[in-house]
Amino acid sequence: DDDWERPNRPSKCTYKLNGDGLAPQASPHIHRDSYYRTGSIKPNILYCMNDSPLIRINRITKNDGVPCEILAKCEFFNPGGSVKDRIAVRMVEDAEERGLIQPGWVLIEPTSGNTGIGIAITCIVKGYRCVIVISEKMSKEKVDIMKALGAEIVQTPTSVSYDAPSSNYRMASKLANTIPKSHILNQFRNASNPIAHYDGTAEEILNACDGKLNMLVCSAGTGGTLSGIARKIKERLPDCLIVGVDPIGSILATPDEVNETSTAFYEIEGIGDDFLPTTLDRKIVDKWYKVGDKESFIMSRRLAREEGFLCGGSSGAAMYCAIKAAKEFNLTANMRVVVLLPDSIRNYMSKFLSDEWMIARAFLDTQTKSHDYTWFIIIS
Ligand SMILES: N[C@@H](CCSC[C@H](N)C(=O)O)C(=O)O
Repeated sequence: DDDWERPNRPSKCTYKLNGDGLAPQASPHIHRDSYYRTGSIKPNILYCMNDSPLIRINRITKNDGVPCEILAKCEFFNPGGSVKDRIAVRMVEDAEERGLIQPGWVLIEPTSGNTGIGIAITCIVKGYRCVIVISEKMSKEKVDIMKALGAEIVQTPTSVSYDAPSSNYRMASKLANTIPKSHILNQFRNASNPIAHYDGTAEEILNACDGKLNMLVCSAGTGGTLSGIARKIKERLPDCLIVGVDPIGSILATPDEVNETSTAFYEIEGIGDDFLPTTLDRKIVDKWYKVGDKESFIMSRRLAREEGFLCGGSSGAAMYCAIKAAKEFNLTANMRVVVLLPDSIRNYMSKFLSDEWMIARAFLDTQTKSHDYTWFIIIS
């Protein structure tokens, strides 16, 4: 953990992290009003990294017999295709304000891709060089997008623990210690990550819901999205249930016993981990659900087929758990759930969108290939 603290460059961060969670103080610059103004000409692409739509789920709730309203916070509408755009711009601007970086410097980040895409876009607009350290597990689509954005890519092996010398976290540290004028934003420890959601995403949800919200369902990777949104919601609506989503194979959920198959390989990208990031406040979650690859990818495909949503595997995981939680907590017709859908299907064209990829992993059988429906229409 301490590997992140570079003695020659002490942090000027004024936000304090509480070991297992965020300290209560909010950002000193809570509202960048111009970022949140709608209907205006945007000075650059960074001003579009917010204000995602909240869209009602219609067919999946009906088909699965869920009486309550489920609203999806559709983060795949962000310019980089994910919720991570929000933290990318916030971490960079907070670091600039603290005098930690200035244009021309090199920003290095260990990432499963989406934060990297957001940082690469931010680097273009602001004039930084971008070096991304990413595990080979992650999709070629994400790597190609970051290359298109001018990022330099360092790939690390898939099956190594976070503290192994060849992990992307350690590799990022090594690079930072050799590249002059470089800085790791470090989404896993950076308070600007959850605070971006405390100030932004949570406000958007609460404004749209006008005080009516019974349950929030959100997956965790760094935990910044879940912790930042949940903290603001609990302050305003203390009775709102917070549901966390963690893949089978990860260790983020509580109680620890639910992580019995910890550190097994899972295919879902961008959520879960084999260590507890400082940006995750596990205690703010009322109930965690563990979720597997197959049900997540099948639900992602259903989101496309039944709702017209083109989103990624972690969105399927969150939606699957939202349906499960709505049933288990007996949410009735007058109740409301918000589920956060983190990223776009664009990242996974060669993965769960491909029937061959799904069949090879036994996530799909040949009887239920996605194109069968088309053939059925042609034949009949
Ligand atoms: N280890 C996880 C990802 C951790 S969260 C990182 C974040 N989503 C990003 O975009 O960098 C995994 O296995 O995907």
